[in-house]
Amino acid sequence: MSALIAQGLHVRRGAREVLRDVNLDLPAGSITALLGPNGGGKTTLMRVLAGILPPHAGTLRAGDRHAAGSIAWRQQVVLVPTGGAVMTSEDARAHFTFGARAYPAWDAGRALEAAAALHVPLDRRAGTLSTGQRMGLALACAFGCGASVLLLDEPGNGLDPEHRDRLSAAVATFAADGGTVLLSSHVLPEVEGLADRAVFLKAGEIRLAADLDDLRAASSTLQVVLPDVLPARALDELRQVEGVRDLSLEGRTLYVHLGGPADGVLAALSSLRPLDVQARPCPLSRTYADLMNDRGAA
Ligand SMILES: Nc1ncnc2c1ncn2[C@@H]1O[C@H](COP(=O)(O)OP(=O)(O)OP(=O)(O)O)[C@@H](O)[C@H]1O
Repeated sequence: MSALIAQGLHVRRGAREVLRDVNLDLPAGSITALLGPNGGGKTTLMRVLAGILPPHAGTLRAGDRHAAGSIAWRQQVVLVPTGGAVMTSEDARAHFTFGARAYPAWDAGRALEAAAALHVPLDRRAGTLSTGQRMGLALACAFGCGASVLLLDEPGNGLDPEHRDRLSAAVATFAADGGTVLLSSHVLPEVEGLADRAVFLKAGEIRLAADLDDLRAASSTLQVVLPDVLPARALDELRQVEGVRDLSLEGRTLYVHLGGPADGVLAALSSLRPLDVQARPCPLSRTYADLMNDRGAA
């Protein structure tokens, strides 16, 4: 079931189109990573989904609920911007009191739980908190507000490694309870362990939206230890084998990046009498690099 569907979104900033025909489907209970280079349009997309920035074209639907931008929409689809938006002259308790008034489904227990997990001091004005503590407070409010969809814009920014782990645990629990998360990040290994889907956005266009399991299954890297250093001609021949996306050689170890089944390249390699062949799933960073450099990916 979809928690949020966007169709044909276009956004212009001045003369520039910064989102182009963006279609997005966030399944309920899923964690989707929103990935892409600086300036690719991630924050803009999140602001549109949150109902803060009206698109120039396109539609948004969240279940059978409310017009995008309405108060009811904003109570259900909540954005935590980079750095966290907090009331600098108020402490955490005042934020929670405000949350209880503004959000009909406010869950005080969940907000306090998240604040404790993220080590947010409850009695200090938000303006005096550190970057990470401020982000923790913004996240505690988001987890407490009873929204069905959370849009987290680089939520790990400013958090130390321990707090990043706690944030990941809180996000995973939110999704396991049926909540839906769209999370932008530039830290790919972290996202890889947390998200179940990824959307790659570059220059305002979605280049790929896929389940991470499907991406892992669709591409892999073979690590091949050869008895001798491979001549350049043999390397060129391997490059032509169907399914081979890229090759690199480090001494006698050959790395073959595959975008499909390994059968063809294994057959081609057999004449080289490899000493060892190991297949590893392709890391997300590789798919990211391929897509962002227009080399194509699974
Ligand atoms: N208020 C604005 N006025 C004009 N252009 C803007 C405005 N906000 C964003 N842009 C432009 O829109 C494009 C997308 O910006 P956006 O902030 O959405 O990117 P991003 O993917 O979130 O980047 P980052 O990873 O650096 O946070 C950029 O070229 C940016 O310069």
